[in-house]
Amino acid sequence: MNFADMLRGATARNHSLLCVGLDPELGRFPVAMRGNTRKIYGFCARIVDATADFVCAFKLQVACFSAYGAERQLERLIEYIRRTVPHIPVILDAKRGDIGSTAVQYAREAFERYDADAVTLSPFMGFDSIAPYLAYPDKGVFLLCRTSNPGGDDLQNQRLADIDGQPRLYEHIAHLAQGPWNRNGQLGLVVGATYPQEIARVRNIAPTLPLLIPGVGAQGGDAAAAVRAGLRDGGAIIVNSSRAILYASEGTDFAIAACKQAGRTRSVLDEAQ
Ligand SMILES: O=c1ccn([C@@H]2O[C@H](COP(=O)(O)O)[C@@H](O)[C@H]2O)c(=O)[nH]1
Repeated sequence: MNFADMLRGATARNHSLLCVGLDPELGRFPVAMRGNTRKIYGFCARIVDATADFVCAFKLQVACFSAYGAERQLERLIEYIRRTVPHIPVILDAKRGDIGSTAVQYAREAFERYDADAVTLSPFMGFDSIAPYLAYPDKGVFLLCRTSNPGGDDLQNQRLADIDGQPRLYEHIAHLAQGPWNRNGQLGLVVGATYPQEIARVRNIAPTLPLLIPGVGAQGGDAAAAVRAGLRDGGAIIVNSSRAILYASEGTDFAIAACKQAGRTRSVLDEAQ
């Protein structure tokens, strides 16, 4: 089954637009696990168990594993998701971007080593840096477009003077992803919940692409506004929340607290539809 079909199935089955982000930070772990690198897998697996009925996807942040030398735990966690909730798609948040020959290796890492269903990429180096990922026809590829951080303005909001209509860079990325770059229909876009007006602009340019929307919860983005701006018939959205769910409690009740927070967030997203 391809990524788009998997996402559609999980969204319908769990009545959910919510993606729980698995961003392990040792210093924020429950007190009994805090600072223990070997607990990364166990902590994340508990979160998966607690939230799987509330999500349309899980997003795993590569740096939060590799920074601790925990790539093997990342592999095991994806295997665990596959085994226990095989209908939930796995998005590897890697934000890769490199020349084609190196991108071949990054694509192999994402889709063969980790067996992710989709990956995030920076489009900065152009189409040939994206193409190797499109050689995996069942996989999804999300291009950074209008990111949730304030510094996203520095480049993404610049106007492109030599293109008709002088679009902003993020608008041009949306245009490329909806059209000429989307050769096999695998592309989606990352747009931050912190900028709902820009989500609406991206949606107008890219009516059918899935939008991965981080920035609710810890970053303060307006979840309901993001849904209103981004959700269309035939244009899916995946709204990510990581820290607000993972670290809802630092006690032994962390999984219960994560479950409650995921349920509340799903409801907010649901009511905005
Ligand atoms: O524009 C972007 C792109 C990616 N992210 C990632 O999403 C999560 C957000 O975590 P929270 O704890 O919910 O703030 C994290 O993995 C980021 O790397 C983003 O925030 N913004």
